[in-house]
Amino acid sequence: MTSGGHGTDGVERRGLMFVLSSPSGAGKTTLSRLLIDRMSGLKMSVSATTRPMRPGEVNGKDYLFVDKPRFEAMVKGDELLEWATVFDNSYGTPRSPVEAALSSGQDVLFDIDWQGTQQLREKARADVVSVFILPPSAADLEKRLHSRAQDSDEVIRKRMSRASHEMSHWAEYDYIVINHDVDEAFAEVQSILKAERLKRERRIGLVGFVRALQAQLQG
Ligand SMILES: Nc1nc2c(ncn2[C@@H]2O[C@H](COP(=O)(O)OP(=O)(O)O)[C@@H](O)[C@H]2O)c(=O)[nH]1
Ligand SMILES: Nc1ncnc2c1ncn2[C@@H]1O[C@H](COP(=O)(O)OP(=O)(O)O)[C@@H](O)[C@H]1O
Repeated sequence: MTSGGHGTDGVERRGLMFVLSSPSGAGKTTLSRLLIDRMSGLKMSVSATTRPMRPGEVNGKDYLFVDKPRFEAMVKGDELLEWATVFDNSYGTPRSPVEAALSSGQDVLFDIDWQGTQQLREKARADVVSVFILPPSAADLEKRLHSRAQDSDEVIRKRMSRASHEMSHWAEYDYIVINHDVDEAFAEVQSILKAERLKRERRIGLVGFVRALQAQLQG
């Protein structure tokens, strides 16, 4: 699915699909925004959803807010790379922006649930790097859901009661980050991305680079 871009050291590299998942309120959105702001060569995948827009959300930036018939048409038309039902709403990843970003050499960041992560892994195992974010405690998770002040008490109750089920998928992920402090959690997630970008098998330009180095040494 991916073709090459260039790493910061100029060696051609396969793009990767960087996935953050967590129970609602653990901090994925916060960490995703920091990553997009502070890491170059990383593009956010904007999901389509049938859930209502929250105050402050921007259509086309936070999500593509669509109605149910439009979402169904996207599924039927094979426009989604993966999709799932979460909290009674449908969420899915539009395929073409992801393919365009990867083929222009960018990495893509996904804020998707465990069901979507499984589907991406089935499609492109070698290119998927997945991180599960855990809250430090249930009390912190509830506090964060309330402090976000964007969902009703009823919605928050639903999200809290789903948290344990969401969390049961932690062991399917490559990395686990506990989000005590935002700056520390961000530094950890950033380190994962930096290290994964250096993985030998992704650096498709290394053979040529090393041959050129050897030629210089012999010449
Ligand atoms: N499979 C899948 N899950 C998604 C997608 N977009 C968002 N989600 C997940 O849907 C869940 C609910 O998201 P949202 O309503 O924004 O609530 P939040 O997680 O509390 O911010 C989260 O677990 C997201 O990671 C998507 O395109 N595909
Ligand atoms: N380490 C943290 N300490 C305290 N509050 C946090 C931390 N990380 C995120 N938050 C806050 O918790 C709330 C939920 O975070 P958010 O990133 O929206 O979670 P998610 O996208 O996983 O649902 C937000 O109000 C956010 O500012």
